[in-house]
Amino acid sequence: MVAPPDNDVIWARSLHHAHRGTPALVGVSLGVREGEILAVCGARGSGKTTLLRCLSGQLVPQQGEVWFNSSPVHTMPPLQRERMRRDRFGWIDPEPVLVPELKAWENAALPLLLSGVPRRAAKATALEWMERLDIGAAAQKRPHLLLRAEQQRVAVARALVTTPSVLFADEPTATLHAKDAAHVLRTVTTAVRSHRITMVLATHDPDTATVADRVITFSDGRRTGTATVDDTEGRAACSLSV
Ligand SMILES: Nc1ncnc2c1ncn2[C@@H]1O[C@H](COP(=O)(O)OP(=O)(O)OP(=O)(O)O)[C@@H](O)[C@H]1O
Repeated sequence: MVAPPDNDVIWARSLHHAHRGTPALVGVSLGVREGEILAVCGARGSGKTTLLRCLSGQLVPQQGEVWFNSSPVHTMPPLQRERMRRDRFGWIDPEPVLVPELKAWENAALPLLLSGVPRRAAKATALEWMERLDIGAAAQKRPHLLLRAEQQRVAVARALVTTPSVLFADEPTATLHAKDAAHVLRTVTTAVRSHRITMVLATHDPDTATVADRVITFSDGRRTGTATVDDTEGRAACSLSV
């Protein structure tokens, strides 16, 4: 095993993974630098979710290495991997999956409550994140009273409430209308940049990818390119792959 470069928070080498014979990752290598927003852009089914699940320790790749800082994730015992995920990573799904019986702030505070943070402190932290994400006014409501975009912002607050080192966002705005999607994306990226949180963003949408510092493109489980997003380069690179 070769240790990863020092300035990469996440580093993956030669990842291969297939789902019941369907190849999802074919020899993928990449590094994610501390504090950057990296977009993984590709068409539906190109392997983005599988990649994020491998990088975040949810799935152990069938071949290859994943490192978080100087720890090898691919060889970590399951309990240690779970702890790392809980303490250091945040995750946003395409659909907001909230606990219907809990108020919005309790949903946002859930990772803190589950790790034993006292209720009052967990509530204060959750409310701070909800304010940052423009969802503070909904704190006392239950999920069914919230619009889809509001529910997604509660899910974002839940992913950020532990101030993770790395936030993984899998198509976080794919199910929202364009205006709501832009708002959610803006609040997430502002929050991660102001807290120096590293973000890996999977998207099929070239416009969404332009919030990133760097875009890597994917097709049929393979990396097809990289671009720095300082103009329309990233959008163009992403368009080529979708
Ligand atoms: N649990 C599974 N069982 C079988 N095949 C799967 C499974 N998960 C993913 N696949 C297949 O693996 C390939 C990559 O899927 P993956 O979800 O990683 O891609 P994606 O780019 O995230 O797509 P999407 O945007 O639709 O989620 C696809 O061909 C998909 O059909």
